[in-house]
Amino acid sequence: MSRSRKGSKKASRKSQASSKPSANRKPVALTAEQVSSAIDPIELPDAELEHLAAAMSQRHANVMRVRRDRAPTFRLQPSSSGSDSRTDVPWYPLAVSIPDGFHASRSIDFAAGEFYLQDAGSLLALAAAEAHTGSLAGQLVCDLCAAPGGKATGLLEAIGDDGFLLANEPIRSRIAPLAYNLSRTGSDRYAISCEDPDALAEKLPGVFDTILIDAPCSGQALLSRGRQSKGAVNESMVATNAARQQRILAAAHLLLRPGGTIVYSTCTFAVAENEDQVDWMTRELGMQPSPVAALCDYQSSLTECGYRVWPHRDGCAGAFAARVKKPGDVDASEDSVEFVEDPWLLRRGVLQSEQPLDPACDEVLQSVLGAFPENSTDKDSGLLRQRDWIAEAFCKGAPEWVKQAWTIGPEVAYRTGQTWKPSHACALRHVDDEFAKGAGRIDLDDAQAATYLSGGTIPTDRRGWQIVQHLGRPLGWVKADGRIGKNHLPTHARMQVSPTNG
Ligand SMILES: C[S@@+](CC[C@H](N)C(=O)[O-])C[C@H]1O[C@@H](n2cnc3c(N)ncnc32)[C@H](O)[C@@H]1O
Repeated sequence: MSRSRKGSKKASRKSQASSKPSANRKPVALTAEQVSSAIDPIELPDAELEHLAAAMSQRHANVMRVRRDRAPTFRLQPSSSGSDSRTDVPWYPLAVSIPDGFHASRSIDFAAGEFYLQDAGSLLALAAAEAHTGSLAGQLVCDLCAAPGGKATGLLEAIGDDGFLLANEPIRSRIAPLAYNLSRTGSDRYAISCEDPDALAEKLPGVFDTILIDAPCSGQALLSRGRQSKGAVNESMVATNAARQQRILAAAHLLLRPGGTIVYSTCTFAVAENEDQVDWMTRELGMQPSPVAALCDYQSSLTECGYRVWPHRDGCAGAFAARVKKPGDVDASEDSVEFVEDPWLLRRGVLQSEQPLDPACDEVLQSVLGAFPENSTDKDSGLLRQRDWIAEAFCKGAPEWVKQAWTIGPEVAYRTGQTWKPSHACALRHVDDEFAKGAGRIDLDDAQAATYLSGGTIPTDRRGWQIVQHLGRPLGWVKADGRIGKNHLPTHARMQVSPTNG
């Protein structure tokens, strides 16, 4: 097995763990005075400051952000879980709270990608981007600080079948969980880059319609999860973060096309990292405030286009989000985007390294993706690539610029030893006219799905690579020999389904 694959497993395991409340970390408590100076110059009555200080050291349960394409029919399986799928996060209608007694992260629904688990505060940024309304459909979107992908997955769902997401994360060790989480959406309309924002802006100036900057910050809202120390409220920590945020925002401004939108968010309370950054964008970058009418109940007293949710008022860890626009006409530059139109470019082809596709890889791809046309010749400009024994393939209509900024794409196959196997991400990918046509599909009932998710085999008289699915939702691969299907679920995706869930 290649080194990169080992690395990705380790990192992906971490990402699963981080989506659950961190039970072994102790919350860090602040006094009302410390809180007051952290949020200065925002003034709150003394009694409210006490409440805020207490709520900042209290753990808030995650909520389930329901996958957008499934939201209209979302109902937890099995039906005994008791959820009526109501909206529980006032600022984000696609989220529901976890019903009592339901072990969300140990459910078949979770494995099937039905929802993403996150703090309700994280959803403020998606609300500011209006990711739940359909207004991002078809857009070119960049998530500039994307790992581990809590918001990027929401953006990917929001751009639909015609948009494209570049999820950028400069810290390489954080890329694997990001890739895993993006693949869980079933969409292939993304690429991942690993660039410093300045370097990315040099490669892709003026490209994006919308950019999310969920900035690295002092993380004061993470105190309750024990994921930040008291140092989070130190002035020097806040100042260092504010300076870095400004550099990222300046790069984002260059990446944005005229008329495009920046959504800026943090999980901290310090004004220097929040409202002051909005002020700086309007003064120094010429950005215009772009208020979000639906968030008026959460408007910051210091800026017309910035919003806050608070631990003591809103039952979450707390967050800030703001929306600004670049002056200009968004339609004016639309024609400058070139798209890859030939879907076969995405199935065949080579590779930045100019090496031909390994025939063994080709064979697996043909067996799981379907037959290729005999006369497919366009290998040189293809967007299918072998990288460190991993093959990736982009969707039809990926923008041409992807070739300049692409570090990781949607994975379709990988090699262990001398054998090529289809990737987990490839099983989860939406089925379209061309994709995953060659693979058979086996329907599993609840008990079989639980066995499969824990690593067990599946009885079947089929042969070859098969995608197993539960209620039509793909869970992963088995390789069948006419008697059983051997489990090919990656270790990091395995789980013991909780018996109390049904
Ligand atoms: C708050 S986290 C993003 C969380 C993510 N948006 C989500 O919802 O899961 C900030 C991310 O920014 C990354 N980062 C650190 N320095 C950065 C820089 N100079 N430019 C862009 N991103 C940076 C961090 O590695 C981290 O993954």
